[in-house]
Amino acid sequence: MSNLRIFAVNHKKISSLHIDNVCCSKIRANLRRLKLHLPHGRNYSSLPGIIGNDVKSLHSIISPPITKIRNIGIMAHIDAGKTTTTERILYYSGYTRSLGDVDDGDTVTDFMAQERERGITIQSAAVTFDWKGYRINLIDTPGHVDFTLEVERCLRVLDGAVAVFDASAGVEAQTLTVWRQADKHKIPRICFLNKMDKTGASFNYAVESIREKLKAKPLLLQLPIGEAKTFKGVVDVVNKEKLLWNLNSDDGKNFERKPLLEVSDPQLLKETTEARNALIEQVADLDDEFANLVLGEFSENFDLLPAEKLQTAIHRVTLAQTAVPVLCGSALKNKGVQPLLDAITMYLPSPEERNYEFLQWYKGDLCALAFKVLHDKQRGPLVFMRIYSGMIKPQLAIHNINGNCTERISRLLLPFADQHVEIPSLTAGNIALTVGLKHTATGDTIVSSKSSALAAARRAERKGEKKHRENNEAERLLLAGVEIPEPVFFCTIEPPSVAKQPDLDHALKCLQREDPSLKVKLDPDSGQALDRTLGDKRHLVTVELEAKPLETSSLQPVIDYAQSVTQDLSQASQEAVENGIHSACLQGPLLGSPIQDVAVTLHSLVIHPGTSTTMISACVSRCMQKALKKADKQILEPLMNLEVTVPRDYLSPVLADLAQRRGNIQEIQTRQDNKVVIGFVPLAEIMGYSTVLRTLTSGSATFALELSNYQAMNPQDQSTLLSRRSGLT
Ligand SMILES: Nc1nc2c(ncn2[C@@H]2O[C@H](COP(=O)(O)OP(=O)(O)OP(=O)(O)O)[C@@H](O)[C@H]2O)c(=O)[nH]1
Repeated sequence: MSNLRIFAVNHKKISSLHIDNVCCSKIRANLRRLKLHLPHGRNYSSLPGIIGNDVKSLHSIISPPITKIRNIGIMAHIDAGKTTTTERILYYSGYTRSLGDVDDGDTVTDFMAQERERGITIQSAAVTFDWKGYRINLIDTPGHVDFTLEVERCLRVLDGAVAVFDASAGVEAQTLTVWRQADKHKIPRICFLNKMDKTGASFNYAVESIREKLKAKPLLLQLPIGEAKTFKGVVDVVNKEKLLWNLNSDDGKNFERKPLLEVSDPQLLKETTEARNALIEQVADLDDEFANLVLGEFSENFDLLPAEKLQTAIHRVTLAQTAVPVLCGSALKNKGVQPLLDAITMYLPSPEERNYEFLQWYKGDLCALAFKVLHDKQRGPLVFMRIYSGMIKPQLAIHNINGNCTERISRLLLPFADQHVEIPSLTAGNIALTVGLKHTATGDTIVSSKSSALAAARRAERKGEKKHRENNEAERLLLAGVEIPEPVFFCTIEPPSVAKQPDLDHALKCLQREDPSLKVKLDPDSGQALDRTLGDKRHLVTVELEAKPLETSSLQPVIDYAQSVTQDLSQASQEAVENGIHSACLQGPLLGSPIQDVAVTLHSLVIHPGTSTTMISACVSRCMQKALKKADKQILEPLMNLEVTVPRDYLSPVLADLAQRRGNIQEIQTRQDNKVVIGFVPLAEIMGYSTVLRTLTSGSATFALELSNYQAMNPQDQSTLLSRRSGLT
């Protein structure tokens, strides 16, 4: 209750705030809820910025000006320290009251039980917090190579990103992958060289690897004071100040910021002045406006150049992605995280600084992207949305373009890891967490109504962009979607009993909404009956059909009817026949995999009066299965398109390895200092490739895989596979 009292006192002081009583009582109710659900012994401040004396924060939580919003993500190689850095960020911003520790499985963003168990971040959690009057929506992206699609999904909704590096390792393999993904989505970045306290940490080495491996231009905004065991703080190059963390304060909250002086720090001052001059020259090279300023007024003495002018120019250069600001610290040892937060607000763009082309079509109407769906036991599906334009409120009806359906948002929450605070509205630029949307799936575009979508489509059409004209109406309106690759791994699941079928269906539906790369197909039980009496009814079907190979490739069986059959075939019976053929083709006789490239001709069909369509399907399916059993068959295996980007020096071992994997190289391109190997490889040969490639190339290569098609296995491989399957070898 003490929290509520403090809130009430503060609330009296807020004269300019437009929050109605409903909202206040909702927040109070949430505070109560938050207090009751303190997870795992962690301490959470119920609503930081409200509880306490920072009244202004409450206003910014309800409706921050768009210029003060930063939608950012943290991206990195596995184990570089994203989670630890996020924890520190949340702690210093006041969202948590104690420091979480990944090694104890006790962090806010790694909230899924499985993540705790495995100690890696699988699903992104969006967290909202305030820092010095800015609202930061932070999305913790996974760093593991297997979850690249998840990273890509999150990157699309970011306006900026922090790339975290292990300062002892520099640029690692996964950083390369996510860096290229961020390039693809044109996301401005800043770099944080973490683990400066670690044995082997080297600022210069890490900076060099950013230059060499990422081909990026690092802007050194800080220099470390000490390295590895001696690391104790950083120099702010822009302001020529030293930031030292108080050794007596182990949570790193307190640190002192002092100007560098000739008397006390002559050497450090000299190095910093040199670094600042180099920085000014570097930025001037990249930004004409700044170059004019420097050459005009400050060419004689760079020391006179105000820090704000340099910061504004760095912001522009970061936005243009012609260079990346570099900072350093040690998240674990609580050093350097607050300046990182300052840099996020100072250098990364606000939503309105990003040039989202489609915004002009909506003219302020709602346009949002559902980028994540989570299922909460109590609240049902929770949909994380990035609002690009317009506003979202509880009870608002929205139109889902992808699903072509209209549904209602019941509540709007502020995402705070697994704790959420209810709020009355959210405007463009924000990340919203909505409750009540039952049909929206990850990747769907949300607008206010179908007519608003059509109006936007017309505007897009008038704009006359060729690429939009070519697509159909709905597609034109969709925000650039994440390409969902075709599935290559299949499994069959069935409930332990018929009673559990609805639960299984529900679980699969939920999973599909969360992860569109999961595709579920129903394999209808084809039944066993040919001639069967059910109750007092006799079901009898006689069918004669022929299955033969199809010349052209087709995933579905091509069905043909003899003329005598079509004469008296009803629509319902024809559907039943086709269902039967399709269902038989879903499970081939060799491995139970789907059959493709098959043509079926139905020569005769005799249906006893009163036979149900289910029985017709079952009979045709059985007949088809028998035909397939007798036919010659060939196993097809998934063939993947493979693209490996590898530095020249490592090309030979990569090619030699691919040859052993039955790889078929089509082309080798040159991209800067890298070679890009493009070809095909059977999926069976590429399992565990990321580890092998990392070893072969000292972590310098990256690769992308996607299903190309299915190709026939050679007879020897096929018989080995079949023997293995039947347990003979
Ligand atoms: N020495 C040192 N270790 C750190 C630092 N930051 C993180 N670590 C350690 O590095 C390991 C990985 O840290 P995480 O924060 O889980 O890294 P992550 O990048 O989130 O990892 P994933 O969730 O698996 O992608 C843990 O054992 C941390 O304690 C640091 O600044 N210095």
